[in-house]
Formats: sequence, C-alpha cells, structure tokens
Amino acid sequence: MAHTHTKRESSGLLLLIAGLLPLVLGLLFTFFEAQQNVKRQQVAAADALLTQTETVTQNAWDMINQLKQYTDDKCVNPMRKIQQLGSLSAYFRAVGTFSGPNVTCSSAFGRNPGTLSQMVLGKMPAHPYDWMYSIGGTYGVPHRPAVLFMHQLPSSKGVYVVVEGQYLMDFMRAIGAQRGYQLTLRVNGGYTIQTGHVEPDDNLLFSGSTYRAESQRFPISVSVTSSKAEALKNWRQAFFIFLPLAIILSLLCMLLAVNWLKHRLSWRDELRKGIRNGEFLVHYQPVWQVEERRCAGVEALLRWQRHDGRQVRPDMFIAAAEAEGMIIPLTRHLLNIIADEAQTWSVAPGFHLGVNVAAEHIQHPDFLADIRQFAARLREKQMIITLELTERSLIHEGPEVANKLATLRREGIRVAIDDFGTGHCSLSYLQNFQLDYLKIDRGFINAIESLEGETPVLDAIISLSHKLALEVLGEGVETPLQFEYLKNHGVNYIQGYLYARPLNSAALMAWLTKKGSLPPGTPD
Ligand SMILES: Nc1nc2c(ncn2[C@@H]2O[C@H](COP(=O)(O)O[C@H]3[C@@H](O)[C@H](n4cnc5c(=O)[nH]c(N)nc54)O[C@@H]3COP(=O)(O)O)[C@@H](O)[C@H]2O)c(=O)[nH]1
Repeated sequence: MAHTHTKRESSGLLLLIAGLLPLVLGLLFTFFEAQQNVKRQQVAAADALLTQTETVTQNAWDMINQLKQYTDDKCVNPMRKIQQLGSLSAYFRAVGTFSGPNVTCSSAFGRNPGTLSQMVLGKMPAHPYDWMYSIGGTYGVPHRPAVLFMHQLPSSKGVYVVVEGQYLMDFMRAIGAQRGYQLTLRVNGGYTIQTGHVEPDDNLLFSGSTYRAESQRFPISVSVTSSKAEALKNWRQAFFIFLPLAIILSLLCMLLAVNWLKHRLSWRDELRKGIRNGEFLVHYQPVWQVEERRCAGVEALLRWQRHDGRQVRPDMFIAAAEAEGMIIPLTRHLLNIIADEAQTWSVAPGFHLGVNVAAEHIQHPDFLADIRQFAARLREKQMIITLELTERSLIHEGPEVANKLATLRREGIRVAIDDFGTGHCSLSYLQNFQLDYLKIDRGFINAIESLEGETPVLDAIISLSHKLALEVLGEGVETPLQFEYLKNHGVNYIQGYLYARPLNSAALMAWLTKKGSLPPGTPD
C-alpha cells in the first residue's frame, strides 16, 4: 500500500516536473535573452552617440584648420570673417583666436573680450598644441555644457572653437528618450555632459545596467545606463513571445510523461499478470563438456509467451522487470517452474543447472533463503546448481555479495560470471570473489575467423581463466571452426546453437536421450 502511495506521488512529481520544466527553462531563457537585448540596444545607442560626436568633432577640427590663418592677426581685418565662420556654421557657440591667456578675437564677443579662463569659467587646463575638452559652460552661456577645441602654437598664440553642447544633448535625448536611458558624454576626462536620469536599483533580479564605450579616433567616452523598467519591459516582451511555445512544450512534455508512466505501469501490470496466468516458460540450453565428451548440463532461460500467442523477447522483458522492480518475483517464479519441471527429469547426479540471477536479487535480504529453498527442492536429483551473475552484480555491495556467494558455495552451489568482458568489472573482482566458471560472451567468440588466426582479447580471457583456476565456457558457439578453436585453446565447456538451441523441458529430455553424447555439430 505504502509502495503504491509512493509510486503515485512520484508519478505526480514527474508530471509536475514535465509541466513546469519548459516554463522554468523559458523563464530563464527569456531572462537572459532580455538582458542580451537590453545590451544590444545600449550598444546601438552608444554607437550612434559616438558616431554623431565624432562627426561634430571632425567639423570642429576642420573649423580649427580654417581659423589657423588668423592666428597672427590682431583681430582687425579677420573680425568679420571670424564672426561669419562662428555664426554661419552649425554646431558652434563661438570661434576665435587667442594669444597667451587672452582671447584676442571672439565670434560672439568681438575684440579682446577677456581671458580664456573667463571664457571657460574656470582654470584652463594646460595642454600643448591641439586638444579638446568638455566643459560645463562658457562666459556667455554659463549653464549649458560645451566642448572646447584648441590649437595652440609654441608662441602661445592659437585659435579655438567652442562646440554648442545643446546639439549634443538634443541628440542624446533623442536617442535615450524612448527607452528611458541615461546617457553621458565626456571629452578628454572633462565635464560630463548628461541627459536622462535612472533611479538606482534595489532589485537584484531586474536591475539597470551601464554600457560604456570609447571612440577609436578621439578622446571621447560615452555611457548608456538602462533602467530596471527597461529590463523588465524587455523580459516581458520576450516572455510573451515565448509563452505560447512554452505552453505547447509543457503540454508535450506532460503528454510524454503520461505515456511513459502508462507504459511503465503497463509493463509492471503485464509482468504480474503474466506470472499469475502462467505465461512464462523455461527453456533449457544444453552445454557440452569438452573433456568428458558429453552434455554436462543446461542453462535455464526464461521465455514469455503471451496468452495471444505473441512472444516477448527475453532481453526486453528482463530489462523491464529489472527497471520495474519485478525481477525478484519473476526469478522466484522461474525457480519454481524449474523446480517443478526438474522433478520429471531423469539425469545423472552432477548434472549442471545454470540459472541467471539479477544483481538486485543478490542484494536482497531474502536471496540466500530463495536459493536455499530452490536447492532443497532439487536435492533428490543431486544436480549442481550454478548461479550465473553478470559483472554488474559484483560491483555494488561487493563485500556483502562476496559473503553471500561464499556461503552458498560452501553449501554446494557454484558461481559463474556471465557475459564476461561486456561489463565494467575490474579484474580484481575475479580474485576477490570466489567463482567457479567464467562464461565468455559470444561477442568474443564471433571474432574467431580461422584456427590459426589471432583473437587477442579472447585468448587473454581464456588464459586469465586458466591462471585463476576457473573453468571456462564459450557462449554462442555457432560454427565448427569456433568449436575447434575453443577446444584447441583449452575451453572446458561449449554452449551455442551448434550444439543445441534452448529447448522446453520435454524436448530437452528427448534431446538428451538422442543427442546428449554426440559432439556439437553432429547432423540430425
Ligand atoms: N536474469 C535473467 N536473465 C535471463 C533469463 N533468461 C534469459 N535471460 C537473459 O536475457 C538475455 C537474452 O536471452 P535469450 O534471448 O534467452 O538468449 C540466450 C540464448 O538463447 C542465446 N544464445 C545461446 N546460444 C546462442 C547462439 O549460438 N547464437 C546466438 N545468437 N544466441 C545464442 O544467448 C542467450 C544466453 O545468454 P546468457 O544468459 O548470457 O548465457 C540474456 O542476457 C539472458 O541472460 C532469466 O531467467 N533471468
């Protein structure tokens, strides 16, 4: 009951995860996408501002070039020309000439209006030759920023241009207004011209961010700061575009989960029903003993014949039984069938009976009891029971498994390692566990191509088995060549279609009488 309850809970959890996962992934995806989008927009805004400022800057330097011819004049003849240049050109607040600390000619204020420091409302930075600098205001327009361009000769005379900050600020506002950006522009480390305002953030998830960029041509740096609201808006847009897809994905995942659960449940139910209705059969595949030239015993292999006549492949239903926690009931059922059928057999004492045991069963507390009960039912027949384990069985709970196997071995049960070479078993396991047989997987047998040919892995496995004093069995032997090769290399047992296919109990008895002592490959 508790088991069913837990299963129901885990099914519910799976459905919940399947439904929520696409939504959560969608949230994360749109969150990062929105951040990238904000960044892309900031980069575009910063690029636009830099480009525009560079254009204005280039115009200012062109103007400086035009003004250079008036550097040495006393502002008598060029006055009109300078006034024209200053008032007719776009962007400029004033242009003029200077000599030492004094302005000699100004397009805005005429001849000798004052000093350069008075013009820029502060101390003039000491820069030689050509330089540019952003300032907070000028004598005529104290509260509006500007950018000052100076060309100064070694004689301390020179020409200047004051670019009107309003042009730049109008442009900055145009770029930033739509997205609520705060933009800054700074020339040569001077005054920071700023438009827009962004409140500082207190939200960790959605916060504003600042992108900074610099001109490659001039000492101009700009920054674009986005607000939390912009980040949220971008995320909302991305999420609503993604939402329908996320809902479809959620439904799809839930559908897949439901299907998977149904399939899973049906495997478990079907296996239970199969056991109840006696749909499982056991076939026995004979094993040839090379030295004694006779059938040494059989390996029991489970078969599932559905009531509608369909056969389910053992590798499929065994894997499903293992996945669904049904392998132990199924193996107990198998042991019961074998014990029932073996009562009718007439075999010599010492006849081998191999049974496949799953890793989960070995780790179960009832494992010893299950095997002992099985052995007790066969005691009269004096058969040798061999438990066939895969390498996987040895890896988990190693010492506990080793103890259980050692106990059973003391009671006359033998242990074989099955499908050797296909698992991930370290060779040390072969020493640590007390084993009797090593069954070489048929993949290695298939590699045999000629009697003289080299099959290095197979040869190494055979020689390893000999060194460890394990008896060795070749599985899946299908050709006389494979048989000869294995025989020549000291393999003790042969199992495969060359000798016999798996047979039901009655067919096995008939086969033993007729062919039990004929070597593999003898025609019918
Ligand atoms: N835990 C349990 N596992 C079991 C049980 N019964 C079977 N199995 C495992 O299922 C896998 C598939 O088994 P099956 O389809 O029965 O195949 C066996 C033989 O029929 C096949 N075989 C034997 N000789 C040949 C051959 O010459 N050629 C060829 N192509 N196939 C051959 O090999 C399988 C025997 O495998 P093994 O157990 O490794 O000796 C398989 O992994 C079974 O172990 C069960 O009751 N419990």
